[in-house]
Order: sequence, then C-alpha cells, then structure tokens
Amino acid sequence: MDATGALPQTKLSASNHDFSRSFPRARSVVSVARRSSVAFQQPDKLRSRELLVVSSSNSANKGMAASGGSYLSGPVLKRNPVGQAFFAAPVVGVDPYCEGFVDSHLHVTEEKVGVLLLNLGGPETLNDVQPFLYNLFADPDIIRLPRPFQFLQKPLAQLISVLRAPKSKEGYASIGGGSPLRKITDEQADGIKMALESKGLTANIYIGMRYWYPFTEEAILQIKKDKITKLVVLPLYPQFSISTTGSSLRVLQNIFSEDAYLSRLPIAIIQSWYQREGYIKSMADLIGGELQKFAKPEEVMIFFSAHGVPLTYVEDAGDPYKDQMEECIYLIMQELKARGSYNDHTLAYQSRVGPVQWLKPYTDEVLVELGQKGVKSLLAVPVSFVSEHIETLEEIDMEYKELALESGIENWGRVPALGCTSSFITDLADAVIEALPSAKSLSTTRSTSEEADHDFLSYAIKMIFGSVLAFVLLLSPKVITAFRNRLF
Ligand SMILES: C=CC1=C(C)c2cc3[nH]c(cc4nc(cc5[nH]c(cc1n2)c(C)c5CCC(=O)O)C(CCC(=O)O)=C4C)c(C)c3C=C
Ligand SMILES: [Fe+2]
Repeated sequence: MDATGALPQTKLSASNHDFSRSFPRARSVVSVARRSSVAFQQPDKLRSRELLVVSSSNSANKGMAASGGSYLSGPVLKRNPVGQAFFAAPVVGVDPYCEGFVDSHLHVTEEKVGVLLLNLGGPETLNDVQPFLYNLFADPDIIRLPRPFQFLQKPLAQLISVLRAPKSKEGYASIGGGSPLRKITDEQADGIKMALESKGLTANIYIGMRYWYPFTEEAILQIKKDKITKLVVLPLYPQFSISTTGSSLRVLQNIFSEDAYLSRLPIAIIQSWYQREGYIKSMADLIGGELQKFAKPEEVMIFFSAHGVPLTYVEDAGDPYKDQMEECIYLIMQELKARGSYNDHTLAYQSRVGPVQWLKPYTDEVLVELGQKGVKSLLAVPVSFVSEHIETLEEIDMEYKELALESGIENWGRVPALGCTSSFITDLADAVIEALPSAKSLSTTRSTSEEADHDFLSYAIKMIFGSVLAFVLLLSPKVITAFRNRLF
C-alpha cells in the first residue's frame, strides 16, 4: 500500500506453466454449472466473457419457482442481467479418478484445490479507517461516475474519505477500535477447510478482501505460489451486488486476463448462494432461537435489515441485489412457516451514504413507523452479510435499537450473524464441492481476437444478406409500383 493508503496495483507476471490439458473429467459427478455470461465490468457497459459460473442452488429455489410469486405476491425466478445461471443440478458424488492433470511435459501432477473467499475487509485500527475508506470510494463499483468524469475518481475518493473518516472512526471506536471482519473471516476459512476435509476434499483456503488486508491481490499471488490447479471462488455475500461480489470479480477478471498461468487455471465462481437450503435453514434456526427469547414469540415482528445500495444500481445498471434479497427473505419466511412460525415480517435497507436515493424503505424510517403503528416487539435480522461488522454492532445494536425504543417499540432483539454456525459452514463446503467439477479456465473460452473475428464475420454476413434483401425488395413489383406512384 502506498502512503495515501491506496491498495497495491499488483501486476502478476506470466508463468512458465503450460497446463495445456486437464484430465480426466469427473465421471460420477453431475456438472452443476451452466455456461453463462459473467459481467466483470459494470453491467451498463458489459463486455461479458464466456466463463463457467455457478449459482449455487438446490431444492429450495425449485420449490419457490414452482410457487411462482414474489416476496409480496410470490417470487419469480429471473435470469439476471449479470448473466447468472440458476438451478444447478445436485452433485451425486465426487469422482475418485478426478485427481490429476497432465502438464506440458506429460508428468501427472496432483490436483491442488484452492478456495478463494471474497470479502469486503475492514479497518483493523482507527488509523486504518481513512485509507480503508479511500480504497472503498476509489472503487468505480462503489462510486459510479459517468465516463467523462472518471478521472475525478481518486481525488473524490480522497476528499470523501477524509470528510467521512471522523464519523466512521467514532463508529469503529465504539465497537472496540476496529472491524472484526478479518478475524471472523479467518475463522470461517478454517471452518470451511475442516468441513471440506471431513467430506474428503483437501483444499487451501485463501481470503481476498476488497478494501483492506489481506487484499485480493495478495491472495492471488499466494495461489500462484502454491501452484493451485483448480480454484473455486466463493464470495461471502449471500446475494450478488455490483458493489460487492461484482466489484471483487472485476478485480479478479483484470488480474486473471493478464496472466498466463491464471488465465489457464480452471476456476468456478459461485456468484450467489442466498437460495441454498443449508443457508436458509441456518438463518431460520437463528431466527427461531431468538424468537423464543421473547415472552410472546408469535407477536414479534421479524425485521429484516439489509445493507442498501443506491437506487440507480438496481434501476439503471440492473443490479439483481434487490430481487435476490426479496427472494431470500421469502425463502426464509417459507422455512419459518414450515416450522410453525407465522410472524409478520418486513424488509428495509440500512447504511445509506451520500446525497443520492438508495433502495427504500429505509430502516430508520420504517422503525419509527412501526413504533407509531403500535408494534411492541421487534426482532432485527441482518441479512446481507454473514459476519458481525460495524453495521450490526454499531448501527443496528446501538443506533437502531435506540431509535426503535424511542419510537415505542418495547421489546428489542437481534439475530446474530451466521459467523461460524456449523450448519452454515457445512453448507458453504457443500457449495464448493458442487462447484468444483464445473471449473473451467478463461483461456478455453473464445479469445478476444476470435471474438473480434466472429464479430467481423457476422457483420459481413449481415451486410451481404441485407444488401441482397434490399436489392430484391427494390426490384419487387410492389416497390416498383410504389416508386411509380411516388409513395416514397
Ligand atoms: C451486502 C453488503 C454490502 C453492500 C451491498 C454494500 C454497499 C455499499 N457500501 C457502501 C459504503 C460503505 N460501506 C461500509 C462498510 C461496510 N459495507 C459492508 C457491506 C456492504 N456494502 C460491510 C460489511 C461493511 C463493514 C465492514 C466493517 O468494517 O465492519 C463503509 C464504512 C463504514 C462506514 O463508514 O459507514 C462505507 C462508507 C456503499 C457506498 C455501497 C454501495 C454503493
Ligand atoms: Fe457498505
């Protein structure tokens, strides 16, 4: 990192490895991925690449698709604009023969599986707060400037980070002087490693944070050093947003496309996993447990509070975040109903920053309204993130709790973040195992020049076909008559 706190611009050198063939493919495994376009760019200027991506799913979403509604009127499953594939088939077993590859010198080498966990990162000390904020605001997926103004990104990031730092520092000071994110993510990584081992898969787990240590760039350097032969990318965000998973994938895309070894490395990306049965059930377990702490559990309003995004992300750039969030909450509520809990529930968005409109309704406004409407017992459920962090520990536990109590809510509870809940960690390990057979390298997809050739060819075909069609039409009796009658 440089003196201003900017994150390192890591350039990864080309590798000598030529992993020209990979064999044998899984035999008893049903591939879980579909070929689909992944946007690593901002979706409004997509240069999508053919890459194998996995949307981790299972019977839960199939059931929901069948129900065919939306959160209020029942959800509808959509293929989202960032090219996400839904409804993967279940894995039926792990191929005992799928354990090696042949390098260019025809030596059989052992498969080395890596799992890259992507996360946001957080300042570990109060001195880290301003440079962390700089990294966050310098991200074009966080502050999306129109193209002619993009040169202002870094000066603007510097300005906003300096202006916001005192308020953020206060928040971090109130939760012990720094973000707990690194520690929790380390523990989750250990948990996933152990869960994978218990399922017969040895894997190296890497943590790639977007805005603080250990940066994604560092994790990728380590993946290269360790000569990983297959990589599963698992963002620790249940729902996809351009501002979170999308931003991290863009970093990966930039690094991978410039590096010979990485562009040949078979990789599977789990873009979102909010609909996995294991995750939904783990959330329902936690909610059910907290409901029982109230004197009258059936009277408690379940209040889902998700981190917001600016409205333009959803409305203009096609961020699937809101749809996925609503679907996720629908599934959790279905699970609770199946367990006999019929509580009222609502969803609101928290943590807005800056003057623009964010996803509504806003958490603070809804809390006040609910208090005024006479809701007396409320259980807050953080739903967009799986670790405790500043927005659960400070914003929800302190600010929103105080606001709720002032507004007339008498009984307040909060569901803890999933953290290392064992059913949840096991489910993430399953998601990795299911994704593994679909790993595919960037270089096996069409190259840019092939794409350009293809584009030129299709352009030429269209031109020729169009000219012939125009010629035929012009010579057609009707057109000739129309010309004669001066209708054009
Ligand atoms: C799904 C989760 C998140 C989304 C979506 C998201 C979008 C988003 N965030 C900001 C601005 C800030 N986020 C900050 C902290 C922060 N954000 C998330 C998660 C999501 N952000 C987490 C988990 C954290 C906390 C990390 C930690 O240290 O514990 C901050 C810094 C804290 C603060 O000053 O409030 C900012 C700023 C934007 C602008 C945005 C979408 C465009
Ligand atoms: Fe955020």
